[in-house]
Amino acid sequence: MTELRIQNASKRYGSTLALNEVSLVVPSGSRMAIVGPSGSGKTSLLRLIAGFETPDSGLIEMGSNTLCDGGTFVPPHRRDVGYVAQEGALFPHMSVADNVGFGITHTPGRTERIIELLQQVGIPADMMTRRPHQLSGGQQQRVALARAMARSPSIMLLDEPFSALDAGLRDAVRDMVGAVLGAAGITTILVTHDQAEALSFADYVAVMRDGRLVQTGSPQDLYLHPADPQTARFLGDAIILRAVVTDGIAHTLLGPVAVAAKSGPQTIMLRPEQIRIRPADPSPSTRGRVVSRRYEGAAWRTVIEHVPTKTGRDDFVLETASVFVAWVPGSDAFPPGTEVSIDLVGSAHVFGKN
Ligand SMILES: Nc1ncnc2c1ncn2[C@@H]1O[C@H](COP(=O)(O)OP(=O)(O)OP(=O)(O)O)[C@@H](O)[C@H]1O
Repeated sequence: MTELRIQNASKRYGSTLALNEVSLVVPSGSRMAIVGPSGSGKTSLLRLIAGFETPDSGLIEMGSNTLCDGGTFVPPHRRDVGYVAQEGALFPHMSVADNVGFGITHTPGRTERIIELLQQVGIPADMMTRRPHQLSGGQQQRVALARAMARSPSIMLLDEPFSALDAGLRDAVRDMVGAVLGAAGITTILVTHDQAEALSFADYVAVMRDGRLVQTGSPQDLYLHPADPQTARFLGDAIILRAVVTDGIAHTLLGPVAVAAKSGPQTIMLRPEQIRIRPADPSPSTRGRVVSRRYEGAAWRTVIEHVPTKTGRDDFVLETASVFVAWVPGSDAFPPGTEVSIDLVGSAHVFGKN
């Protein structure tokens, strides 16, 4: 069990400031996902932790050891860190057993250790003599994990290891990797582009943008209480609205919704699952029209356009919020063109200080 601490780490490549004063604590035995748009600095951060790069400034500590500061630099092979890259990067000319055994010294019990590691990741012993090209993509990634675990690292770094796998396999391999690392108590950092993967895999999520860490928290906290609209959109569909708050109720283009905020003008966020639609009825209600929908099994991802009414207020419109997404149960039929009445459920998130 090992905690990782990064303090004010910066890294510049020529004119690009890839990491700008990044500070992060990954608690011992936890799983942290680092997400952010392309070029935001995720891989640079992972490479600093692995020791493949040196920070220009800042401090990295693992448990009671300093990995780097102004004067100290522990090289990668002394860091007690495992690394699994996007495509596994197995040695193509070596068998599965030799790949996994690469970092294990030739002592009695070595073969048993290789078999045990392969068993942990669900690879049967009769695949030991195969070469990587004789394995499926998912099997290759599992062997790569077994190889990274061979030296019993305290920290595992996963650099988009599931991104080359197709959707079904991806979920299964991710769950298996999470279970294996969790059972071994290994502190894990996963870099991913995929917000759904980050939210489902991790105990903590860190969001990066332009080399900075913009927010860290539990998946639920980040999804429901993002720091700013950009982070909100990055983590899923978000409906961002202007509101006027009175007595704990935000009045918005889409109707009233509860908020925990002081009275006055605010910017609020709803998630699509907070929108309920029903066939338009004659009573006064917020109205919309279905623009398009996509079937996703349990639910339709439904795009709705707000339909202004005489009593409505246009000044609540913020950016594209008059067109928004709702999740509609798969059994309900609201084809494009349907006029609907809209209700908001739960409470909205308020950006900024209240
Ligand atoms: N070795 C390098 N030389 C020059 N620039 C680099 C180098 N490595 C990274 N960069 C730059 O640093 C910035 C951050 O890159 P990094 O790979 O860390 O981002 P990322 O968030 O992992 O992106 P992606 O999701 O596309 O992999 C980018 O602008 C990138 O072009």
